Amino acid sequence: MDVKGDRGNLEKVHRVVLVLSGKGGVGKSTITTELALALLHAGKKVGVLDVDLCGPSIPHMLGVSKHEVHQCDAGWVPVCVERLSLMSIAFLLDDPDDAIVWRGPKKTALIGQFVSDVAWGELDVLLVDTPPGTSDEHLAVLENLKKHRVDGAVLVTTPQAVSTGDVRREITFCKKTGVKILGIVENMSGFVCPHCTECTSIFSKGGGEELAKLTGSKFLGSVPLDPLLSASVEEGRDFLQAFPNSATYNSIRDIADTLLTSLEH
Ligand SMILES: Nc1ncnc2c1ncn2[C@@H]1O[C@H](COP(=O)(O)OP(=O)(O)OP(=O)(O)O)[C@@H](O)[C@H]1O
Repeated sequence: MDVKGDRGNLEKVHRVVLVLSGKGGVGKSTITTELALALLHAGKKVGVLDVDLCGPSIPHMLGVSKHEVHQCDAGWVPVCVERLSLMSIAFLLDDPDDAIVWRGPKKTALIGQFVSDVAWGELDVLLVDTPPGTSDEHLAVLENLKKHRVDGAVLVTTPQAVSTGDVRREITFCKKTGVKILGIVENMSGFVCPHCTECTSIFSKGGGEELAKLTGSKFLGSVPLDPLLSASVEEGRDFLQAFPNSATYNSIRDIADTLLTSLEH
């Protein structure tokens, strides 16, 4: 008997969403983490698959970097953070700070295993955090996920033109590979003063929204550069639980709500 069913371990995963960014450091993993927590607080069953093999930062951001994963008959058992399930390459390394110096085929094989061999159980949404850019890893993720289903991608950019130019390439990648673009998130959009909580546009603003208009994609919303958010992810604390009255909290919750609505249609 095939205990995993036709769609394997993703049989009971209702929605699969990729999180992409054109370049590194724009806050893709931070946005993935906060979206996952926002969906969790909205009562959803959420999983996160961290396939950013060279920079797996989500276990640290969720405060579980010292955890180990175990095997069961159906595959790897993801690490649970509250009710959130997480699988990351970081859990398989002896030293999470070790650099992964692997050639493409080895990375591709591991991604294949990641996609098919994690015992997720029932999930409303699985967020897949990918490496920056468009690489062999992305194609491997898609090839493996497409045996199941990909509901779409969320693209993360900073407001500056150089980042949005990179996201334009991600958009082309999605179009060529047939992945629906669920929307664009503009991260680090203005700076929240830790003293007076006023938000100032220290760099340009609105690049993500502009890009969404230009490319006919949905704009999911913007998240400011907030020192309290970076401190929370650095310390592995749930920002949404710690600062529920902040403007940053509201912006993340609104993005999560808009994403859920997009996924329902
Ligand atoms: N909105 C924000 N406010 C404050 N700090 C942020 C915000 N977004 C991201 N950061 C900080 O920026 C740094 C980079 O974020 P993150 O690791 O999420 O980027 P990334 O795009 O996933 O990078 P890479 O793909 O290269 O791993 C982190 O230190 C994170 O705390």
